[in-house]
Amino acid sequence: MSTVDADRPETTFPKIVPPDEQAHRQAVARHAQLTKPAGSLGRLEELGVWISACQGTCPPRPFARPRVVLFAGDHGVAAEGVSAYPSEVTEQMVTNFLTGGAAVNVAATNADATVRVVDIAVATDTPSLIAAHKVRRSSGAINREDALSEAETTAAIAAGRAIADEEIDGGADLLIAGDMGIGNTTVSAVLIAALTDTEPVAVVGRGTGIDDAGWMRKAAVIRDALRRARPVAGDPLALLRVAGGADIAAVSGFLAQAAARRTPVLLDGLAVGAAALIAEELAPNARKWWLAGHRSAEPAHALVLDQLDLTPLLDLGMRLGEGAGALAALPLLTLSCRVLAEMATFEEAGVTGPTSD
Ligand SMILES: Cc1cc2ncn([C@H]3O[C@H](COP(=O)(O)O)[C@@H](O)[C@H]3O)c2cc1C
Ligand SMILES: O=C(O)c1cccnc1
Repeated sequence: MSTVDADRPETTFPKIVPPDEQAHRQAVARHAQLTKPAGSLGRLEELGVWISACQGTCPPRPFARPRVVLFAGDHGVAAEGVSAYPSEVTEQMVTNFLTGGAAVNVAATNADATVRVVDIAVATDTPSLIAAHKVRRSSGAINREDALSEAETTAAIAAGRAIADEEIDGGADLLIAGDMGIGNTTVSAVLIAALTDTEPVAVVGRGTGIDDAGWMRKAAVIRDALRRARPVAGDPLALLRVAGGADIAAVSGFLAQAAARRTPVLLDGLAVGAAALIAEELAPNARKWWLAGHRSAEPAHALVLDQLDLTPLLDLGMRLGEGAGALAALPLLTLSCRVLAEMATFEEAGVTGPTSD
């Protein structure tokens, strides 16, 4: 059954079809024929099976165009002293992304991925080339006002969907969303607490590295924003409007649309995790198309992974955002595909298989 709502087509997703069962079975069977003790490549075997199922073919094809989209947006809460850095860093980092000097650029080069930057809600003007999907300048300070209007919420989700479509139509066969926005760990924590019914103190993290006084301020802002968010926690669109942000709304549209378009996604850290919880509400079972690249050091991220029933590939104590955690995991995903595609079978190599079955 489709969940099409004629009143809100931009935020209504088709029923998500899970990755292909037959390709999944073929990949499991192929693993048993490859020259290694059964199951000896552990989780790498599961990864290759998942990519086979996503592509509907075994062995899987090497990724032709792994693509990172960086969603940049500012947040009114940044003015409340909840981050160790000022808002202007968002715009400055956008420039850094464009000139290739950020961690995400290095991690993308390392993983043979390319990067696109989009300004969804940066507080200042950015080059028109990256501002085509801009929704507004900064989202509202969610401890005391709505982040967005209803129309902006819809526009942000539609922007994320359109960006996913543009990328998939342009040949992207593995998508990663990254975030850049000072203050966004505060907003993400509020959304995650609202959607997992968690107490404020359990979701307050250090973000960019706030000190104890900053932690207290951040905890108070999260508490106040959660008071505003809880009454609408059952309605993902209202939650984004009241206590989210345009960038996170756009990422949720992007993640849900990737699933609708049968394109696998490597998830990153906290902000993408918050968006993923929303996307799973908008498009149930979208999570079948997502793999958790890593577990962030932010406490609220574990709640996301638990709720989505995703096991992270890496746990390196990373707490950056930008899609960097997902990109750190991408070479493992590539390896898992190559194992299925390039290893010899027992028969091909003339190696004796297991003695019993
Ligand atoms: C130089 C710099 C580069 C970053 N790249 C990602 N973030 C990350 O930190 C911010 C969220 O943390 P908080 O909620 O504490 O502000 C976001 O911009 C996120 O993408 C960065 C932060 C800084 C300072
Ligand atoms: O875990 C993350 O994604 C994160 C943590 C701190 C700052 N920005 C992002």
